Amino acid sequence: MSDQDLRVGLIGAGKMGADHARRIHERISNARLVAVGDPDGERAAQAAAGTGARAEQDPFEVIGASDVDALVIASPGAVHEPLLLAAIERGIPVLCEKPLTPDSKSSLRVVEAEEARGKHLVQVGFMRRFDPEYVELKQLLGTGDLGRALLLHCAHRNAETPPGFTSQMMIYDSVVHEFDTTRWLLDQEISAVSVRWPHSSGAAPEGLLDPQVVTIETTGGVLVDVEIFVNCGFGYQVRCEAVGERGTALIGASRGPLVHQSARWGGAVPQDFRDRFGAAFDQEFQRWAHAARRGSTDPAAADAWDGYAAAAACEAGVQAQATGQRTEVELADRPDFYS
Ligand SMILES: NC(=O)c1ccc[n+]([C@@H]2O[C@H](COP(=O)([O-])OP(=O)(O)OC[C@H]3O[C@@H](n4cnc5c(N)ncnc54)[C@H](O)[C@@H]3O)[C@@H](O)[C@H]2O)c1
Ligand SMILES: O[C@H]1[C@H](O)[C@@H](O)[C@H](O)[C@@H](O)[C@H]1O
Repeated sequence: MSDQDLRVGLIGAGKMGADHARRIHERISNARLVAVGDPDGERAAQAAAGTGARAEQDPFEVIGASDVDALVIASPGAVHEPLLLAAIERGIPVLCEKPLTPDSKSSLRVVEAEEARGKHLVQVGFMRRFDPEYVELKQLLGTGDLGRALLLHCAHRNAETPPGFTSQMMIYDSVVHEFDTTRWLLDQEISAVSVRWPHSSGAAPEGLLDPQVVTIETTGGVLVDVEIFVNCGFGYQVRCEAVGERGTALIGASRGPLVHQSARWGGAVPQDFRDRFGAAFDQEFQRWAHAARRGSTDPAAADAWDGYAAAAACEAGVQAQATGQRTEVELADRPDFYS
């Protein structure tokens, strides 16, 4: 710990926030946690315990505190907007967990507030941009060795859903990651979204359309299919196969050692995102801390505009799900500030 450390305030001390509190305390250099804010004071205290940070029940106390240089937001997406606007007004860098906000109008308000402040302060926690396999796939697509990209086949599987998880959330809470990775991998915008589904799995809670198949069209003519299956039972799996004119590349197929034992062979399947993307979260946080110490954001991360574009795609996806129709994505003009 040094006087030069970035002093971080954390908002939201649930599953993700508690994990980020440990991450900052144990693994991120040149950063230290100084305050944790959560209306659930007990959770705030639990996440702060052993880190040297204080616990607050009012998140705005954390944002306004003079000893907080930068902010991590890990509260539910529905409450991100006022927290982001307060941090932008104070002029401190923010790493906001996905989604930026749950709808495009509120995301655009965040974009406009940041542009008006005239400084890049917000980055969105699309951690796949820091996953070594995704980074390699993006580099491979960039070399042109696979030829022009034609298709992406994606599978996004969670072992099970928490109570209250809805069919719409499968789009704006889960497929939001594929909307971001599609834009990032291909450097193209999303033009339209369609959603279909088979009969639901017997393991899905009553009323949940699980699995679903989301088809994404891009402005460059690439077609992306995403299987989103959030009660697959066996674990956490995120795969992506890129098909180009001259070859294919698959990531997320398997991890860890392939074990042969007792007349069987196999390996372990991660059980959740903390396991599968732990290294990506660490990298995302370390790079953010370095940038935030300079009062800035990491150019490798998703910015507020990326958060807005993903929110607009989610909106089209939720509408496509409700109407059964292919739905075009409506995007505002991208300000020069984000080019
Ligand atoms: N990048 C990823 O893979 C990933 C994974 C999981 C969750 N997330 C995101 O992280 C965020 C939190 O998700 P979670 O699973 O930890 O949720 P959670 O429900 O476990 O925790 C949310 C916490 O926020 C607190 N909270 C509620 N209202 C608040 C407010 N106004 N201000 C401050 N705190 C408030 C709650 O009391 C709770 O402790 C969400 O945006 C979610 O989408 C991202
Ligand atoms: O909030 C979580 C998180 O974003 C995970 O990375 C994703 O796999 C889940 O589907 C989603 O519910």
